Amino acid sequence: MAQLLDLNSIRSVLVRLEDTIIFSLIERAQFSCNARTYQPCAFSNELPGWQGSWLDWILLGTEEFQAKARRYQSPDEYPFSNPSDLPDPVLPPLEYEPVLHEPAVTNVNDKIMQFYTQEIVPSITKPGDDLNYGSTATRDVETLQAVSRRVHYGMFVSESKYRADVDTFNTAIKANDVKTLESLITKPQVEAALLKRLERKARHYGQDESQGGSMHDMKVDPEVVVRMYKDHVIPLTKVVEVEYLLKRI
Ligand SMILES: C=C(O[C@@H]1C=C(C(=O)O)C=C[C@H]1O)C(=O)O
Repeated sequence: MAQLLDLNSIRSVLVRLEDTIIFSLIERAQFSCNARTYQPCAFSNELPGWQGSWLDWILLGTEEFQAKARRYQSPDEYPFSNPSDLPDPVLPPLEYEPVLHEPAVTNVNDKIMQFYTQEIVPSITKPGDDLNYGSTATRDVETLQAVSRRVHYGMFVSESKYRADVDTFNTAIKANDVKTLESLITKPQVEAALLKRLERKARHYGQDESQGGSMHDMKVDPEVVVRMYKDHVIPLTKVVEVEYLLKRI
């Protein structure tokens, strides 16, 4: 249990997810913006009666299948689709001691979907429509699920910090003192080091050393990746940490 909630071990998962997220953004950037993918009812001919977007439909199908494989019984996985629309697993539940305080668990995937489709996709893709709706949505699902894991891992960070200083956190929680909770969970040095590392990784990935330069279509703008974390991923992770703490006792 100690290993499970060791803050350094938890942070190493966040570092590893940086690579997953950068590479999934590079894959998505291979296709045009394909804005139709995100527009409700834009595929009403192909999907009669479906009120959501093409992406919503692909997400539901993907998550239905993954739910059968027990994905959403894992405390680090949260669906974008309505959980009541997902089937029960075909596998028996895994017996393990719960790590998170279940009543404090929160799902912010609606906010992730919003910033990803409205800001990130337009900033990493060529404008226009290349008709590659299947590939586009498949890459979107991969990216959204990686970002979701990253943001919701904030609950493990929060639980680890809580257990390390129960009295201090309980005082702030009982007073509903959000400002103090935000200050207690915020580690500016960790954030600064992360953004520097992220810029370095995004600048390096997609490089082809043998050709002496970068393969431009293999890259995403490092500034976009840094800004995504600075403006969305980190702030939303901290929202998850604080929301979790407010319901921890
Ligand atoms: C995730 C943590 O909590 C906060 C959020 C961070 C992030 O989202 O990258 C980094 C540091 C903290 O401000 C942590 O302490 O590692």
